[in-house]
Amino acid sequence: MHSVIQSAKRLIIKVGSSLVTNDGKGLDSAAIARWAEQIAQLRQMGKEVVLVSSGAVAEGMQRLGFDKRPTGIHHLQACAAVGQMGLAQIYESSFRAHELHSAQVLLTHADLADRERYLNARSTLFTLLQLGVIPVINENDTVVTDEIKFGDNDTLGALVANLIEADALIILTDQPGLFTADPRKDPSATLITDAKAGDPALELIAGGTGTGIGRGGMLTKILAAKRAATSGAHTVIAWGREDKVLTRLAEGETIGTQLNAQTAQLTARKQWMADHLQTAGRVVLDAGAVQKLSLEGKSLLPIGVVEVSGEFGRGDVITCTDESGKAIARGMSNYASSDARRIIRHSSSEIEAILGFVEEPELIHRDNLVLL
Ligand SMILES: Nc1ncnc2c1ncn2[C@@H]1O[C@H](COP(=O)(O)OP(=O)(O)O)[C@@H](O)[C@H]1O
Ligand SMILES: N[C@@H](CCC(=O)OP(=O)(O)O)C(=O)O
Repeated sequence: MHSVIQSAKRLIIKVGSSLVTNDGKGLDSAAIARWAEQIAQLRQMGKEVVLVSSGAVAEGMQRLGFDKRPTGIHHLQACAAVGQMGLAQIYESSFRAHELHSAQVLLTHADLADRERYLNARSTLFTLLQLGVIPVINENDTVVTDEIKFGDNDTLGALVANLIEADALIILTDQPGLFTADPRKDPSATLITDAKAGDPALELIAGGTGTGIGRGGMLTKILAAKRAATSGAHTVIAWGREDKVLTRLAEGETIGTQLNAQTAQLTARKQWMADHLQTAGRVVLDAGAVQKLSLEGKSLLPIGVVEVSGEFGRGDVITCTDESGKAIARGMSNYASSDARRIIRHSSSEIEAILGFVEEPELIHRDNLVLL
């Protein structure tokens, strides 16, 4: 068996609090430098990498002199804000040592549930990747409280994997992988090397966190793998201090626990759109555009649209019909209906002059389009 990471082109790597902060003793700059070096090698192998890093609360606690996790939510938020400065600083200098730029991206689950913010975050991340930058993501703990209580960057990693259609999610933690029981409590527990993502049996063996530093434990990692699999991403859970763990995985070695997605990536996304029966609006396509979509598998450009009906926002799923009214496709619109009405029948190069901004050259990108 080869690691799924070998063929993965776009990867999310999530590192947990206890790893990043050396069990709460302060940022582990040597470990972070090793991951940065390996990520630089992954980029040279042609992979795109997004990092999701926890550790802000743990580092902030250390900096502010709290010896145990404060119970007050606003104290936790204050710790996160202080600690995030340390995280940003250390990632920036570690990646700079390999002539890579890094970017700080703070997100909440609510941002990704909102269609417009979802598309904006997606476009920004794609642009950063195209520019060769390593995005470093954490929760925006200043503006939310639920997430800090449950502290769940495993879920955030999976949401980001869905957001940018990553091929795989690597969760680095303080254990060699998923065991048949919590190895801190049951010394006879053995490592599970591979399983199906979403297998309900896995949820029964995953316990809570074993440390006072991490929050999610194994259960959130199992649920994250299930969620990542809905967009076709495989998950690997491995020990973050394993020698050259990332490059060895990328070379095909199997390390830790591999949780395999059962549905192919594009199929999963298109299935989601095909299941979206309630669409917010419709666009009528001229014969040329119908041909491009149906026979050539191309994106929908504004020039091929003759009419827009209904009210929809950027990111809403809309129906595409031919001039006789027959539905031929469904897809996610890059423009709100009010903007779409202004740019139809125009070439994409005119969008900026008409609207004053350009989201994307396509009204619906082919990856966000499903033929009926
Ligand atoms: N079945 C299991 N296999 C491995 N670890 C488990 C299992 N059940 C619970 N755990 C606990 O989950 C912990 C990892 O979760 P957590 O502390 O939240 O890490 P992180 O900070 O990396 O997210 C392990 O240290 C371990 O004690
Ligand atoms: N935003 C928080 C995330 C906490 C968290 O999810 O921790 P972990 O379970 O170690 O991934 C922080 O940076 O401290």
